[in-house]
Amino acid sequence: MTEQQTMYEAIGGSKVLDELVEVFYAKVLDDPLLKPLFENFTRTHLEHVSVWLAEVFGGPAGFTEELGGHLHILQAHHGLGISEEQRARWAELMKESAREVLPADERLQDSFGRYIDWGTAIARDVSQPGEAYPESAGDVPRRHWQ
Ligand code: HEM
Repeated sequence: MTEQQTMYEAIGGSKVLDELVEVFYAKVLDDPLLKPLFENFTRTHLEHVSVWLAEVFGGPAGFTEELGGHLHILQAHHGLGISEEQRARWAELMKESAREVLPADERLQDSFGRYIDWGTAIARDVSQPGEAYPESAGDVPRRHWQ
């Protein structure tokens, strides 16, 4: 694993991310704390999370080009009322899934985990009652080994 390589490449690309979200959502839908949030869950949602992660980690820009970009993901979480406990559980299950599915490279796992901590806090914040509906956003954030 080199500095030049994107995290997307180090992860093994979209097929590995598809597998990651499969493993992750099986855990989410089996979790009493998270299940109520995902009442209207669809498989489309699952595919979108994989496309999002691919773009964030330096792969194809599918979320920007086809799925509404950064603004859409903010809007998707608006009004969900995600509690800190639910955020932390989501992050814990995602990191657990990463340990099961992604390469067992410490630096990759750490960088991935830091993104998850950061991203879940944004999802929680935008979901709070009283938050204005997002009307604009910057580009999809790109993460590179941090
Ligand atoms: C890094 C953090 C996160 C990422 C990358 C992420 C990604 C996504 C994506 C891509 C969508 C689908 C948007 C669409 O195309 O419609 C979505 C929807 C959703 N997210 Fe997140 N999310 C994150 C954090 C969270 C957290 C912490 C929670 C709750 C604990 C959460 C709950 C939901 C729910 C309930 C939906 C709607 C699902 C449905 O009914 O289909 N997300 N998220």
